[in-house]
Amino acid sequence: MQSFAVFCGSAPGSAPEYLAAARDVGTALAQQQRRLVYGGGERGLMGAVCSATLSSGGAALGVLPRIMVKAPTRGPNAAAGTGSAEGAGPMQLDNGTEGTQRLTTVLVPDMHARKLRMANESDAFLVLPGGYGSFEEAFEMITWTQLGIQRKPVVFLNVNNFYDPLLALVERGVSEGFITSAGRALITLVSEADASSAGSWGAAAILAAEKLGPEIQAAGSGYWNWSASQNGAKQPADVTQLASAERAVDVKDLTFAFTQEREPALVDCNLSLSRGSRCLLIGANGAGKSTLLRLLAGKRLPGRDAHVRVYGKDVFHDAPRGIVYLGTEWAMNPVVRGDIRVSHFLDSVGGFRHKARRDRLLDILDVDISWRMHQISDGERRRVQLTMGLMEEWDVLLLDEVTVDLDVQVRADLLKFLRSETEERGATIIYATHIFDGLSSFPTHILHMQMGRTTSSMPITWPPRADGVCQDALPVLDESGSDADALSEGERGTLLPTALAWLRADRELRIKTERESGNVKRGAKAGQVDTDSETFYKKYDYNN
Ligand SMILES: Nc1ncnc2c1ncn2[C@@H]1O[C@H](COP(=O)(O)OP(=O)(O)OP(=O)(O)O)[C@@H](O)[C@H]1O
Repeated sequence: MQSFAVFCGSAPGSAPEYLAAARDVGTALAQQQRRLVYGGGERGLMGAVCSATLSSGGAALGVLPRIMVKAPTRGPNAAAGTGSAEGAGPMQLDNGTEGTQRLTTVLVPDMHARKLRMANESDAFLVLPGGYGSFEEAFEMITWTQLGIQRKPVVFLNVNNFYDPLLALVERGVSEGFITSAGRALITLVSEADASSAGSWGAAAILAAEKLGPEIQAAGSGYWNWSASQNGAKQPADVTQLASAERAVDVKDLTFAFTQEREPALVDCNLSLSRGSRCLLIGANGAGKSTLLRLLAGKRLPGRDAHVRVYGKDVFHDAPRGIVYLGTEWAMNPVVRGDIRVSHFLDSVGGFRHKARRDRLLDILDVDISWRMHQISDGERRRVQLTMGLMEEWDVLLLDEVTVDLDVQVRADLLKFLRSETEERGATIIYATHIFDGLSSFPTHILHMQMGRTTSSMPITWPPRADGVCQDALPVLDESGSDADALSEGERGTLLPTALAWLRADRELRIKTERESGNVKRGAKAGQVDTDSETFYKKYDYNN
């Protein structure tokens, strides 16, 4: 288990043991190189867990409803929030200091989005003492596991025997026939005795979660299959949505060939993203990025068994709404280059229905609605395309190199807008590009595509996690300073050197593979390749 959500009070509690246990948990997570996922606040037990994780060198993800954010006075997120004593302040949102570089705080629209995000980002839930909010979060997670929406353990830390009454209530539920024994087995309590034998509350809780987790997995998939209707019976729409919302994008072992004669353009590709992710696809020309995006957009049809889901829905047979694909080919369409006013174009995609967003995008993309499409530059045409494409609220945005011809200011403003869409609405972005300038702080994940394959089963969290988890697929660090495909210490966590190292390794691999198969396809092929004119003149040039 790599990631642990901690639910706890935003008050410190009346006894010192509560704060001490919270620090214990934060420290143990860092020491055992597990990531903390928490409610994002800086007060009470919540703040104590996070501070302990960060000061012990660990990494944390805070998930905070926007309304709870106390407007920071400095740093890149100054004025990000509306202000509340409950939520995060400058410490959480200011990425300028050493510890906070290992803390990512995401802002979500509401409490439901917070719970969903915390659940999606975690393998298990640890519950410290707290109030109604902590009880509610813990019980919702237990309910989701009981119903089969997820299969993850919940561990209560019985500090000062705080949870004795709750355990008694659960046992009462069992004895009165409201909770099954299988349901009772979904939770566990760690006691003071467990804490002292494991060395700390945190160590005991991690141990308990790792013992209970596999048992819950082995016990089966819960009451219902939430992502598919069973025996033709339809699930209630809201419930299906909840379960499928766990993964915004889910591609498993996808193989795709354009024609039977050609080698597949995609082989065993995997991509799994939760709501609110911003994932960059990185790979050489021809690596398969556009093909993957087009399949996700439902523009190409793979084999029947292909698993390509957006919000749990098969993109080919049960097309979900809310997917927007923006690719370079749009600008090639003769209609788009004809004598048409931009205002007509915007009206044709319902600009009048989305006035607020339309006006915001017109400002960001600096578009003049009286432009005529045949009299504007490529970059200006691209801005019109983006204004049109982004106008209606989307859930998943697939961008294929459409920002290349934007000037740097418009590109920077657009990236800021896209980022806010993911943070405020939980929208998800997959973005294939070769231009990494100014992009380092944009993605939450990066995925390397190499000769039609994804090189890791999950996208890599970006910036790379300080604890090294999930980083196997990153280019290696070069200790000697001599390896061209490796990264120097200073380049770790920077996008361009990472991409460059990957692309160099890709080219080497391709050349090696071609050589081994005796079929070198690209490059000059010295001594082997004559052009048509060379062949002609060799034959007829009597000076030779
Ligand atoms: N319409 C097509 N018919 C046949 N093969 C195709 C077609 N489109 C792409 N391919 C092949 O599929 C492979 C992947 O192409 P794709 O366009 O997905 O690459 P990419 O990673 O997006 O590249 P780039 O960075 O150049 O945009 C390439 O080998 C390409 O030759």
